Amino acid sequence: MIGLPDAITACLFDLDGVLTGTAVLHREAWKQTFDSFLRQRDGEGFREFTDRDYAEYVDGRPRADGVREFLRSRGITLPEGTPDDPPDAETVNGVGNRKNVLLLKVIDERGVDPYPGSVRYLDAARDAGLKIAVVTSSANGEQVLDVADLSKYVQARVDGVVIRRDGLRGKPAPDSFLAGAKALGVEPANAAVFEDALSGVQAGRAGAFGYVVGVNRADQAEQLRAHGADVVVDDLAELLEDRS
Ligand SMILES: O=P(O)(O)OC[C@H]1O[C@@H](O)[C@H](O)[C@@H](O)[C@@H]1O
Repeated sequence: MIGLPDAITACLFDLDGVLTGTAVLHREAWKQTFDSFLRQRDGEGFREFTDRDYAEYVDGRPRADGVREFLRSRGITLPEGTPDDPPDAETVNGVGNRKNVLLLKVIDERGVDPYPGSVRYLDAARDAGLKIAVVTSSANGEQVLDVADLSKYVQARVDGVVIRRDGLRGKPAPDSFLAGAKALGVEPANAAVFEDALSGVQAGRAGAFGYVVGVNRADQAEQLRAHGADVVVDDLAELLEDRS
């Protein structure tokens, strides 16, 4: 009925790209940030930040991890700085906060749309008595859930603020999903992870969760499987289809 193995009693949903269309907004804000950083550093001949860079180094990871991983891929090291660095600081956190200014602006301008299929799935999961948590690396998780009117479904939230506060390792480490399962009082074997990011399905596999659903929003079904998805869907509503 809900497309999950019988042992599953809880759902751990990633947010951006799984429940809401905000993954695209993150990707755009990162591209603008990194392209202007690289242009300033290397001049007009700079090598652009690509969708592949986003998928491989940034998507799904906490803000500062994304900056550090991408810059490392280009052989660039910046001082770490601190999370409250101003957006113009030439530090890992400064670059991340530059992106956050752009992200908040675009969220404000365009709003946040939940995927209709995901809302249907949340309704079905709640009706089936499953416990529900949102596990997102985004420090804007609470705001995005509120704006999208999804907070009412969520019994526990592990977001970028909690990850930093509790010193959890970011995805692809399983820590944030393990914290989500713990907050719901379930064993990982009884929880399903829903993820659109390669780092996220990897975290699901690393935590030995009962089921990992890859949500294919960026034409990367094969990579999602290779990184740990047990099943890949284009939309969560596909899981509700009668397969008998
Ligand atoms: O910068 P934020 O809002 O804390 O988000 C951190 C990360 O959160 C993830 O959900 C996104 O997939 C990433 O693109 C983003 O970088």
